[in-house]
Amino acid sequence: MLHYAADSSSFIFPPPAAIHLLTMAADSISDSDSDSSGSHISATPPRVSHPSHPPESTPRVSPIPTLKRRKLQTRTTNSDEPEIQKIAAADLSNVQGFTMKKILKVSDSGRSTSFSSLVLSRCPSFDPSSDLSKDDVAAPHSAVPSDRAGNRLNIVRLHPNWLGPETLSPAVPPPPLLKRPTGSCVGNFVRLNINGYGRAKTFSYRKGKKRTFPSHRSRKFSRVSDKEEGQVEDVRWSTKPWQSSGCGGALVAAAVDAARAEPSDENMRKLLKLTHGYDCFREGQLEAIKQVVAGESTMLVLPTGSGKSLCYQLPALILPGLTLVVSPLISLMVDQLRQLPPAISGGLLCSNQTREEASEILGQLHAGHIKVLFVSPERFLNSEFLSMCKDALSISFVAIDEAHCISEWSHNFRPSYLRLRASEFRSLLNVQCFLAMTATATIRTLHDIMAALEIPNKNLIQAFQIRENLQLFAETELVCKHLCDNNIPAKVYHGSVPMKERIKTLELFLSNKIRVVVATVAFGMGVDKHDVDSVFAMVLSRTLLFNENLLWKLGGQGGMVDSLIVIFYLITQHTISFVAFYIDPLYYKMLTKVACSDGVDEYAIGNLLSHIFPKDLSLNRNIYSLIKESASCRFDMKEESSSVRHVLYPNNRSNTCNGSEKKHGQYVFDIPTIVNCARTTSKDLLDHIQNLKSLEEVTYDLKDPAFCFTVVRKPDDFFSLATNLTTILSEIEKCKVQKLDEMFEVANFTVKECNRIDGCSSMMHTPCIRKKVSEYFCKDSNVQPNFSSRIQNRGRYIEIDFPSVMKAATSELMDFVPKAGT
Ligand SMILES: Nc1ncnc2c1ncn2[C@@H]1O[C@H](COP(=O)(O)OP(=O)(O)OP(=O)(O)O)[C@@H](O)[C@H]1O
Repeated sequence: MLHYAADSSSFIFPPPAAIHLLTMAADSISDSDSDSSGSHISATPPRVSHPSHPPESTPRVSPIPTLKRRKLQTRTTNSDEPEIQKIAAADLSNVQGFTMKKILKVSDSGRSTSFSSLVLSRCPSFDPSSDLSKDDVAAPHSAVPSDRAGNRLNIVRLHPNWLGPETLSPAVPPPPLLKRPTGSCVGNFVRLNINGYGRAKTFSYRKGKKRTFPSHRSRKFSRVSDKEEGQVEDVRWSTKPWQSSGCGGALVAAAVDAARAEPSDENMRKLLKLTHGYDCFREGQLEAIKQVVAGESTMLVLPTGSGKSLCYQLPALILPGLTLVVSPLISLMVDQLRQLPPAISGGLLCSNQTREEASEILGQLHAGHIKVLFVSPERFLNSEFLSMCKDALSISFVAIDEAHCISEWSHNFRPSYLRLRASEFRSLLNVQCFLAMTATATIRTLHDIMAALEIPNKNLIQAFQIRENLQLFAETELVCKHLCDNNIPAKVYHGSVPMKERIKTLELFLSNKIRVVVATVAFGMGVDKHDVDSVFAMVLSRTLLFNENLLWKLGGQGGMVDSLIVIFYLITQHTISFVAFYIDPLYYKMLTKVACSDGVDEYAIGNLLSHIFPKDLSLNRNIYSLIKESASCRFDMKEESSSVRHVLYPNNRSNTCNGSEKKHGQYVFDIPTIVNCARTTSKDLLDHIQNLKSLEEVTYDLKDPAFCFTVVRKPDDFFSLATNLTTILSEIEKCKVQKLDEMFEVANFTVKECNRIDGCSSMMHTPCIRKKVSEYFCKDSNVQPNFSSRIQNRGRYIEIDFPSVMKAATSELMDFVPKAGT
């Protein structure tokens, strides 16, 4: 029986003899402005009894009394309260406003009674990190709704409040039903929606295409929503089967055999022609392919769009086993999967797949039907996936896309990439060969990547090219409002815009329904639109490497060196017609401060540690959770600075969970609470809910990104632990500040110190900027970057304040973009 105290919004999940589901109206749901766009609905953690008040998030006394306390963190403490519950309760308190609407009794399916026995039969060493991993935040998966030819294959319009299709594959024998892979799509909260719509059924495959048939319940919705602008589309591109085209297939097979027997240039070229239709390799490709085929780990640095994918595609075809491609974003994976040539079968595993979809992929992997598998770095937390790879699959090599994410010195460091280490891969997967690929990396970044993957120096292949376009990003809201006020329809796109709205904006932009998007770097990765003629960059960047990929993808211009010298430019018909550099020392100071504020002091760390390890903590292997957003407020650590993550997951076994949308009539509970009360595992809990879903009793969403953890050992010495962690975090902070300094140095030199002997003039500083950028990239190295000569060097360089930059940029934009109705 499920207890629910309506006034306190808390419940206790019972031993699972019979399960009652509550539907509630969540009156107090508020919109989230976070990436996850998850609502703020939450339920309470396990309580001793039924509390009559909403749970309080009471902080504890720091175990480090001598540390200086921050003003912001001054709180009352209550050391009498059971500490463990407070951890779990910390962020689960905002459920006021629910009203109970009805209680449904779900028929006991037999599975529900087996909850306890399931637990007992499970491995007691349950690792929450493997179960509660986030596969990717990322760019909206609808970012690439069509392939380059404009085909919109295998795209299913879904009801936005609905997860998990009942996928059937009449053309492919159903794979053995495998367990839901741990780590896939597990949120901290599950929201059951008893009134949810049914989900479209996707049937696959007939001649490589999927057809979508709306389920009975969703038919009505689909008809309506088809006309909705910006409807979220779910790209059902989880596999791309090998397409043998008669004797063409036989020719490819023969060419593969030949290249395998003798990996000569000639054989490689023949294979390239047959599989991709190209006559010759581009710079760096052949060398990289031959190295990988020879089993040598390789570091490949080629500019964006130069054909890095080919360097894993051909070896994948030639080598006998499976190739794993690690990619940071789902949209990138989808794009890469789509671009595999017909001769190479591919699949992807990502967090937003359902159990059926993941099972289908796993079945195909077992059957050897997949040659290239795209996965996120978080997938390597998934013990089931790892043991399957090790025991049942032979992996030829692992290709790591956007490998710069490994390095804290890179422009796009991702903690989850830190676990991509040769030693780990060797022991976990029996893999010896790695191909690291990136378009941009400084010497320091390269060093980090090659060290992590144990790539010998001689195996570095680098066709260096710095593009010179310059980019800023803007105070988007302001600019957008200004444009709209002046009759130019525009939308903003930045990290604080809820994901659903971002997806909608992206779709409108990609389908040319809106012409202006005022965006930050959040718009960058994963966007592939080739008919953008004009890009206005209007803000300062924090690093020389700032999002080089963006402008390349938007119209093939390439972007580079936005900076503290701020660059403001206009590209028309692929020609830069206006460039202005501005320098703003005040803004530099501001950015430096922001970078510093990413760090945390020892007191904050101590505060967090005292919550993780309360005095009366018993090592009971319970799962606790800290919702990211509230954790960062509570401990005064910026969410994006990853500090909490570093503390909780010193080995960077980070976990976050997917967000969800605001809906009424739903029942919300947190996974750790139920798991702990029922002494089960989150996997079994989710299996159970899936089961209910398959009985069409519920639909559910996962929401509220959270850090989930179990405490395996108490630290012996809080002081030294806090000190060590602080040191690590301040190193990261130092990197950021140093990058800013480098940036400012270039800016300052350009504007104030350039002696104008290298072709610079009072208003023209491209030569000296090039020189500085080369120096930046080539520190400690003899590599000389090539510069393309696309830029029309017209511009002016003056020292000016940032508001003026914005004003100037905005008025340029206003002149350029036609107003609505004109
Ligand atoms: N040898 C070649 N000859 C002609 N075109 C090629 C060759 N190799 C790759 N291409 C094409 O170049 C385009 C870009 O390739 P790809 O997407 O692999 O680039 P990339 O370096 O991975 O880019 P990114 O950094 O954006 O991921 C693709 O359309 C690909 O088919």
